[in-house]
Amino acid sequence: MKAKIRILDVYTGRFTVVINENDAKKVKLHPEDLVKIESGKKTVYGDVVISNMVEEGEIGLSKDILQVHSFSQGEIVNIAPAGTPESIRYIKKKMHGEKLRKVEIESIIKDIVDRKLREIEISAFVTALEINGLDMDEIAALTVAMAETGDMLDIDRKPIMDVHSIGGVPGNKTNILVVPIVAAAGLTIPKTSSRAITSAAGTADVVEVLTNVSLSLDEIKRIVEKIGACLVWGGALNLAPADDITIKAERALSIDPRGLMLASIMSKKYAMGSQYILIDIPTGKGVKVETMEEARSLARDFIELGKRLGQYVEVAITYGGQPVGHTVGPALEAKEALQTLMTGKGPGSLVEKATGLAGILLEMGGVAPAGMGKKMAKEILESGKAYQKMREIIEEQGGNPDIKPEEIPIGDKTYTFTAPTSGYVTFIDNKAITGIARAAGAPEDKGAGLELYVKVGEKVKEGDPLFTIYAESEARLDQAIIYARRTEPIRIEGMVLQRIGNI
Ligand SMILES: O=P(O)(O)OC[C@H]1O[C@H](OP(=O)(O)O)[C@H](O)[C@@H]1O
Ligand SMILES: Nc1ccnc(=O)[nH]1
Repeated sequence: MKAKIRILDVYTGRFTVVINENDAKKVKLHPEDLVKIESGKKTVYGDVVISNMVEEGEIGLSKDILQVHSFSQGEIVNIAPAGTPESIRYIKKKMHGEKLRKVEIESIIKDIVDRKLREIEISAFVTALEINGLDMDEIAALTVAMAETGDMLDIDRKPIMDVHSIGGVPGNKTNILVVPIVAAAGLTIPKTSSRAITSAAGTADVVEVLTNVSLSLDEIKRIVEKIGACLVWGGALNLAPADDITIKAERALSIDPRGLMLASIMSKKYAMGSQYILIDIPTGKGVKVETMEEARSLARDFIELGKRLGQYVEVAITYGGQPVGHTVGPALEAKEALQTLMTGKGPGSLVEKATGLAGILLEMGGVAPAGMGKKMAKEILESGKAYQKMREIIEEQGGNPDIKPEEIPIGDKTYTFTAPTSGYVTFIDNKAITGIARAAGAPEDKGAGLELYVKVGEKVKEGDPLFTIYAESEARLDQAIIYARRTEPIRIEGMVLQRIGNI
């Protein structure tokens, strides 16, 4: 059926196509069906919404489509039911625990990128991967398919370094320090980050408080060739486009299937042309990887996957048993990262992890002798060179390089929890900390989150402040307080753990 395009002033997070009720009956289309829009040689797929807000002979397009495809107001196109994508059969194969062939994985990824799969099918695919996993052949095929369905960046300034955390630990603002330290040493590090998947703030969410993270590949190339670094959101680019789509499903379920995580990370590194990659695997109770054995196995898979892609990978297994630094939530973490860069000093966990990872990269990049990288990284941080490089990154990406930590707005609705008894902090529950910050509104509300005043091993007296929750609304603050009361985010114990009497 021919139809005239009407661009709707609405974003739905999907490629939404609004069809008039009578037209829908004519072409046998129903709500949530997949519809095919043909314009010349271009074919675009969308999800059907039926409404008489559009006239017969008209179709309404959400602006999401215009972010990827160019359609003009009043353009005449052909619409028809798209039918069931072939890849659904392959998703069901994985649901039944079968191995997928390379061409089947390519079909799934292409249909995801072409928006032929709806959220329900994508969630089914992600869930199937969580339950039945992928072997190395499947992971390699998935990684290449994810990268090659998007754009690739060609940076002349070599060698190209990269760093990426598998995430999972609250407050992991580490790479916001690592990138400027490594770039200040003269190396090239075009860092892409995702938004939060299981945490309360992804690195892209945090950096967005300081500067623009949604840039084009051409802008990124210009910036990286000029200053040697960037800190951008992978989802804003047509860089492994299936990644941000599947991450939305992961975020909703707060899962990160092992095979998909490997492919998600390495597809972006492959697309950026990164040659020397350091992977951070936070390990400990309450994060994605809880044992050293699991961490070593995952490390081997990252290194093997890198070999198959022609990339040199090293892995740092890092302490993930409690939050990194003292803050959780986009604005609070940005404040802490900027403060640490400006002064060269900050929370021990943050400085130690950042200089440790940066030190490895300096050695991988050949600018620090073996074993001297961390010392060199500390010098770069303490000298202010890392802060100067961060100013360049902020300015080149469109932010204000003079931004001060105290100028960063944080939630003005606060509540502080205090120690119910004297003793020692024996455990901080990562999942509870993340849950509280998310209940407070993070990462969508940039100013939401929490600030920790204690870490494991510290002595507290009854009534001492333990943490403060920040929110941008009373309603969100109340939710976070309730969540905090239902969980035990910070455990305090004396030396007498339990008295056993004549029971
Ligand atoms: O913690 P969760 O949300 O599961 O994982 C997502 C985070 O981990 C990675 O961190 P980085 O960009 O390497 O610093 C991603 O980019 C993202 O910021
Ligand atoms: N699954 C992922 C975890 C961390 N970072 C990513 O980019 N993707």
